[in-house]
Amino acid sequence: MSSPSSPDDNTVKVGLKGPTILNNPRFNKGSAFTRDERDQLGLRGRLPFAVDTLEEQTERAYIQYQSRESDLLKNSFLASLKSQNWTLYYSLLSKHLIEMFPIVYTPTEADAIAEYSNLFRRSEGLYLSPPEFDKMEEDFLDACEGRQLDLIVVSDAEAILGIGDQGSGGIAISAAKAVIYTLTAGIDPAKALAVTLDVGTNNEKLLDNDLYVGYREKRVRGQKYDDFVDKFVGLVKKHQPNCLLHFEDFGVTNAQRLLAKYRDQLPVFNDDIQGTGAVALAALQAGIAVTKSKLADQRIIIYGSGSAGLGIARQLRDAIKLESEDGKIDDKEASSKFWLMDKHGLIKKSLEKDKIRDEIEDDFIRSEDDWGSEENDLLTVVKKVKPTVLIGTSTQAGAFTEEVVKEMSKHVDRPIIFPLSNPTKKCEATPKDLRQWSNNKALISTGSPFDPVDNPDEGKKYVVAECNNALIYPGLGLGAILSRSTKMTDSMIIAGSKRLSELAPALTKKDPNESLLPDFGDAPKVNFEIALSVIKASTKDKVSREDTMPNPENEEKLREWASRKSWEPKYMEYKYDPEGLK
Ligand SMILES: NC(=O)c1ccc[n+]([C@@H]2O[C@H](COP(=O)([O-])OP(=O)(O)OC[C@H]3O[C@@H](n4cnc5c(N)ncnc54)[C@H](O)[C@@H]3O)[C@@H](O)[C@H]2O)c1
Ligand SMILES: O=C(O)C[C@H](O)C(=O)O
Ligand SMILES: [Mn+2]
Repeated sequence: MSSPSSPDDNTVKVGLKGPTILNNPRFNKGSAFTRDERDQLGLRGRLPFAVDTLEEQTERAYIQYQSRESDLLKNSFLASLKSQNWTLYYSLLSKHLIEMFPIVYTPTEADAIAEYSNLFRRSEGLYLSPPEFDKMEEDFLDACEGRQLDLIVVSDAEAILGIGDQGSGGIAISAAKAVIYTLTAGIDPAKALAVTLDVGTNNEKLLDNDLYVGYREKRVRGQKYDDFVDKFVGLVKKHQPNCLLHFEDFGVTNAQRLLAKYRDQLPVFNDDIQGTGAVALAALQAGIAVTKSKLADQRIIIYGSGSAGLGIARQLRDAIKLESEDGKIDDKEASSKFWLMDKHGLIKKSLEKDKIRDEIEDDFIRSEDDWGSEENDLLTVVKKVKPTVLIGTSTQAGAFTEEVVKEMSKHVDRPIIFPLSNPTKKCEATPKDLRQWSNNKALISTGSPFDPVDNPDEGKKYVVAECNNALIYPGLGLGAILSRSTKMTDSMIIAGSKRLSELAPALTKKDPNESLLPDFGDAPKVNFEIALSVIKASTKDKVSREDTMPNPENEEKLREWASRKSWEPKYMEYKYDPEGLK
């Protein structure tokens, strides 16, 4: 819970009483307030007589959760629990991690976001809109409640997962990403803030919905948009200089631009670009270890070259360069291993200029000599390229067809296929189909969770890795937060990705039917390991500012220090003090 008065003391002074403490999810214990606390805090008649333990409350909440029939109703139940009692909420989620991850996060959260205005009951986090530009500082400070924060997650909701522009519903992706930080990286929820930059929406369905709760205008663009974002980032720099600023689900052009603009100014991280690049690299490293090949020997098609696709391409390209120890592989050669595709097909020089986004580096654009005006649909490209790796970040369900997969399988023994688009309904192909069409040879990872697939050849199921950035961003963030890094450097991200791939069951168990990434049930342990590697890289890069941190060379001390910092859902004993925490 909140920081105790002394390290060996379980007590904390609180300055709230009666209904205000019951209505404060950070401090509320509900039926678990002790007799003494009820006396001190004016709660006696406000609570039923029995005093529950957290375990009993967790059990009751689980029974209530199970009685909700659909995933969306379960999601609403948990959102409501979160607004009442954080300790109980996180206790329940930690106890049923695997079961509840897909409910509070991908894929169910996507449905909750699409229905945000219709389901709206209670606000959370910070909503910023252009008409209140002049009051942004006041609103920002109010949301920080006088605390030094560790984490801010911000979205402008232009490209939410694969479901596009969701206007003010964007607050819910920021909040969901923050929940995962707490759940899997022990970030204190009182030190995290979810923000939406509600700059309008171009989603006609939302604009036409009488119940829409957001700023009902078309998206603000150009200088006005830049000024708005700049003012917000300026406030983070000014008032929360130690905080990690996590960008989520911005539209592709803004995502790239804003990352480049701010990444040297403060600890900024773009999850869709950097987190996705890092998790995909980890899964691919495990995949090529199974196929006993090298990264530099791959021919890689990236299908969908937006934030995620480009982020992955860049991360893999940099890893190929690093892999060539003698530095023989330069940018150009490393880029030649990639065929990037987008909604106009293969990205090649002969496409009209407006069909190639500015941020795509020249080296990634295929030349006239190779491609001319040839057809450039996926099947044609697969026929010609004979890829070893096919990655989907296109939001196009079903794009990896039977024909495409069969064609790919003709030329490579173990095709590596990662349909990463979320939520589940946007996935480029299901693992079951991919295995069937490839004669059970494909090595697969997906963006949303899928059950293991029957594997007739081996008498053992094939375990599908969930290649979702949630397996790495909490660890990358935790590493940056604990080391109080001035920025998130490329080496910190690569170190985290490398650590993640070492933990892949396909490698640790030396079994190709095992997953290319650790299970989400192990996400807390895995993200902790990632964080340690990130901290080490941050000291090497000399960006770490935390003086209380032990020398990272002393692994045991570092582990002990880092684990002591972790927030856990447990109740503290309260003493009333008007000057206490509020
Ligand atoms: N697994 C993960 O961790 C993870 C992380 C980030 C994004 N994603 C998923 O990846 C998808 C893309 O996300 P994003 O943030 O990059 O969005 P984005 O809008 O930046 O990119 C999507 C890209 O797909 C392209 N596209 C659209 N139709 C296409 C078609 N028919 N053929 C080829 N390309 C096409 C678009 O032109 C665009 O460049 C989403 O579904 C998202 O959920 C997954
Ligand atoms: O949100 C997710 O599940 C992963 C990713 O950030 C996405 O945008 O799809
Ligand atoms: Mn995202």
